[in-house]
Amino acid sequence: MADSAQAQKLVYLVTGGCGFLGEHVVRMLLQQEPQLRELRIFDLHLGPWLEELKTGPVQVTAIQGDVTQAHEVAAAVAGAHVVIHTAGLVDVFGKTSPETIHEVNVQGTRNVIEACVQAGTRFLVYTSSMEVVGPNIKGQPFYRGNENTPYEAVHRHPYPRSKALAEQLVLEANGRKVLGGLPLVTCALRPTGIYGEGHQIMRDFYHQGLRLGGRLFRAIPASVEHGRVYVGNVAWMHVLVARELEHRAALMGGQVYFCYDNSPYKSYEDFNMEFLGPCGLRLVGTRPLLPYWLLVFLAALNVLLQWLLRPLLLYAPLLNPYTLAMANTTFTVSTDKARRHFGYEPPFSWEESRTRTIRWVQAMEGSAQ
Ligand SMILES: NC(=O)c1ccc[n+]([C@@H]2O[C@H](COP(=O)([O-])OP(=O)(O)OC[C@H]3O[C@@H](n4cnc5c(N)ncnc54)[C@H](O)[C@@H]3O)[C@@H](O)[C@H]2O)c1
Ligand SMILES: C[C@@H](CO)CCC[C@@H](C)[C@H]1CC[C@H]2[C@@H]3[C@H](O)C=C4C[C@@H](O)CC[C@]4(C)[C@H]3CC[C@]12C
Repeated sequence: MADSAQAQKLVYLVTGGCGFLGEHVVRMLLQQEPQLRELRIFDLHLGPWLEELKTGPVQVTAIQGDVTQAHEVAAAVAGAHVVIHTAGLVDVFGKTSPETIHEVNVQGTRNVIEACVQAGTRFLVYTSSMEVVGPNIKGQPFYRGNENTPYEAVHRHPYPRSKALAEQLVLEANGRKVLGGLPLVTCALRPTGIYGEGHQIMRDFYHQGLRLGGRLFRAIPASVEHGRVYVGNVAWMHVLVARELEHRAALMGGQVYFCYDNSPYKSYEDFNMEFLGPCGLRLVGTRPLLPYWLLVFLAALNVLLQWLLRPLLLYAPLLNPYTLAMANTTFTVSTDKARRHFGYEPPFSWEESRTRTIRWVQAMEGSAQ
């Protein structure tokens, strides 16, 4: 942390601050960053919950804006000391065009970097993704790997491709001279599948289970591990990195860190049942109920239906070839790089993360309880 003379002096900008992760980062900053003077929250869609934050000691400035618009980004960044760039288009279901995903995730990130350079903002934390690494299209397992584990990263899908390109831009920008002549310090955080309060896909599975009479049907073998990390821990890692970048620039600048905690290694479906089970849902089958070839067929059929129906409606089911490959390929991380480099320890234990997530599911309208 900077010395006490700097207390309450810093201006932070969080892009995508009204998203699932962004909201947790915003709330964590307000709770845990004593140097904060102003917190700017930049998002395409501002949430009504922002109003309640405006009564505290930190100035909270909500900015409705689009990262693809360079001038809007530049105006938001001007005068900020730190930028946490979480804004992104997360779409693996074919809801948006590849061009739009690229525009938001890659050009949007380029705009953020250029705005930092022009404004003299020195610290940039980027929310990357595990998908920058994999799973790859060959379905090769990444078993408890770390930041140095060799893995053939091949991206065909627009979302991981855009995240990989954006991450590369951020890392390459490390060391660029910003206005005033000092170097930009950047770093990329790679969460695995984030879960916790506000997780839309968990919500979707819950409602699907309710519609199916309290049951979900196993589609993925229990032996396939999928990495998951609690949103509060991911948010804390962002806050800590933002704070430590100044003091450990030589060590942390241009680095990537997986976001990790003590969440157990499980299959995607078994992991979800940790929360959905206590909320009254049941996962039917100890083994997948449908043969894999049939899932592949159904996933391909969904792509065809999406294409055929596109002129009439948006058909974007959870199952498609990409999501099937994601769920069906082991991808888990085991690393302590964040602890070694900047003293990260997950503030939320697995028990607490689980309890908080269960409470959130239970509070949802139409609970099975
Ligand atoms: N959810 C996960 O499991 C996960 C895992 C790894 C990485 N990530 C990354 O974390 C970040 C946040 O993801 P999330 O799950 O909170 O998604 P989210 O969709 O809930 O949040 C993204 C936010 O970005 C905003 N946004 C989108 N387009 C924008 C634009 N053009 N201009 C300004 N704001 C825009 C959205 O309005 C939203 O509030 C993303 O960069 C994503 O790639 C997410
Ligand atoms: C075959 C289905 C039977 O139940 C299960 C489909 C599950 C998929 C919808 C999800 C499996 C893995 C998820 C992704 C993963 O957790 C990591 C991600 C990285 C992040 O950057 C964005 C979200 C996501 C792509 C996430 C999306 C949903 C899955 C593909």
